Amino acid sequence: MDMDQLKRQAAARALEHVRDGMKLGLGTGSTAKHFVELLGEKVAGGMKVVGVPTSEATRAQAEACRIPLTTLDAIDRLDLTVDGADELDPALNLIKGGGGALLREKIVAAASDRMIVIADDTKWVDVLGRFPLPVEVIPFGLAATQRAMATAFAQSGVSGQMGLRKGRDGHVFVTDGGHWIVDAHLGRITDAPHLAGLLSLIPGVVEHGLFIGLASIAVLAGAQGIRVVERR
Ligand SMILES: O=C(CO)[C@H](O)[C@H](O)COP(=O)(O)O
Repeated sequence: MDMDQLKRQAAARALEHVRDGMKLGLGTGSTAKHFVELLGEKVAGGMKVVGVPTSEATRAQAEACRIPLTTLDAIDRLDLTVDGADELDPALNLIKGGGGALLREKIVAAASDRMIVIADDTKWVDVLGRFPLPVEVIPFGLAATQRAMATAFAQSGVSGQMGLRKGRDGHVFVTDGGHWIVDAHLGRITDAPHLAGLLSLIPGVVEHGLFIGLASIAVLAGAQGIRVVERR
């Protein structure tokens, strides 16, 4: 089974948690894309749900699938968000933002009663940090923000190269919110909650890709089958 089939399997298992009438956060990325597609089939079959997309890409896909959409201004809370991740650890802390949608993803996850992470099992790690940590920043004062980030990394016992993300066209990647992303190659983030707190204090940092205590369940698809992990 190839990676894409594994992602679809994880998405299909997460779909079993969706009930008629739910308000759903719709994630971003190649795994979440399967979930949106499968949800679209349910909606076509008569299921009544409403979704909040976490990116313009997901909005376009959900609209094409005819999934009714709303906004976080129009509703109070979401019942469930289903989203992918770049890495997840045994505490179900995550690195997200490889697709550049981390800001809306975190806003939506934080407004949800539950978040289910769907992934192939290569994303599972003992310690976060092998995947470069995406940090969404304001373009103004980039160098100052990066210096403050380096201090936060040192205070958290990590270090590594930082790179401004570029798009496929070679230009600086711009997020849906009009910001830039700095990818930090840290290797092993031994105290992710501590680093998350420090990064959140930096004025030029809009949001970072450490999702601490937000995921309640992970559905991991691998060659041996599906593994479901619940946060303790
Ligand atoms: O955080 C994300 C986008 O900002 C994605 O969820 C993450 O990058 C995983 O993507 P994929 O399912 O394509 O591996």
